[in-house]
Amino acid sequence: MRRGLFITFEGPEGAGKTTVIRAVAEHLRQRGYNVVLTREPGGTPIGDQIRTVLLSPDNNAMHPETELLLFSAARAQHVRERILPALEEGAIVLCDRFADSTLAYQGYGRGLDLPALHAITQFATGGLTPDLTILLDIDPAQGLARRRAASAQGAEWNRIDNDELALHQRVREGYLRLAAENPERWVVVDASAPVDDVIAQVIAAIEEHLKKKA
Ligand SMILES: Nc1ncnc2c1ncn2[C@@H]1O[C@H](COP(=O)(O)OP(=O)(O)OP(=O)(O)O)[C@@H](O)[C@H]1O
Ligand SMILES: Cc1cn([C@H]2C[C@H](O)[C@@H](COP(=O)(O)O)O2)c(=O)[nH]c1=O
Repeated sequence: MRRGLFITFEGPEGAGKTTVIRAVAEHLRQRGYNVVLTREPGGTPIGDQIRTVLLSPDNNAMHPETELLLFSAARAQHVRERILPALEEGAIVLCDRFADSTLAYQGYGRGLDLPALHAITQFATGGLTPDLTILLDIDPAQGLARRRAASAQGAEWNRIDNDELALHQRVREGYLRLAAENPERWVVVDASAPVDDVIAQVIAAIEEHLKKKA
């Protein structure tokens, strides 16, 4: 029986997901919630190993189909080992990327067949769908500029950051389409705003959701 709340954060590179999730986790913990913070690809020891293979800039010979299956394998492990047990304990699970990243990047970005992606994703997640998804929307050029500046200070710069700007633009358009198709689940926030404003908007959206659920 699932009792917790599953909130996912999506967006193009450098939108600020990591920054915002940390602030949201702190806010919710201060309100007394049990919060589990996790990410994809990753979130488990096996997922972290798959993440290294997926994102190493040395692996630029990787085919889109291989990429899809590796993201999905990491997700299958993540759902069963980490997310479902936390939800069963009643936690609020905050996840930095989930299955919508596959639709946006491997689907809209790389052009893989969307019905096939839905079927593979359904298999990997066992049908788990987020209760709420926050899209931090940003022009990819601006997001990548943030990432470049952060990587000059030691942050990761990965294989997909290296992809052409046109791919990142298709990813952004894909996200906006997914959000428009399912407005009950998605909240779109302008991530080009100052970071404190972005955090305040995201917290307001989550508080609104919690109020509706109460
Ligand atoms: N609203 C903002 N305004 C300006 N800079 C920001 C804002 N949000 C985040 N940043 C900065 O942009 C960089 C990328 O932020 P962050 O790592 O949180 O993004 P991300 O969405 O997790 O990125 P990715 O998914 O590509 O790893 C960081 O240096 C962060 O401090
Ligand atoms: C889950 C997932 C992720 N991706 C891509 C998106 C990013 O380029 C990287 C993850 O890096 P981050 O700094 O942790 O955001 O992986 C993807 O293409 N497909 C997916 O399903």
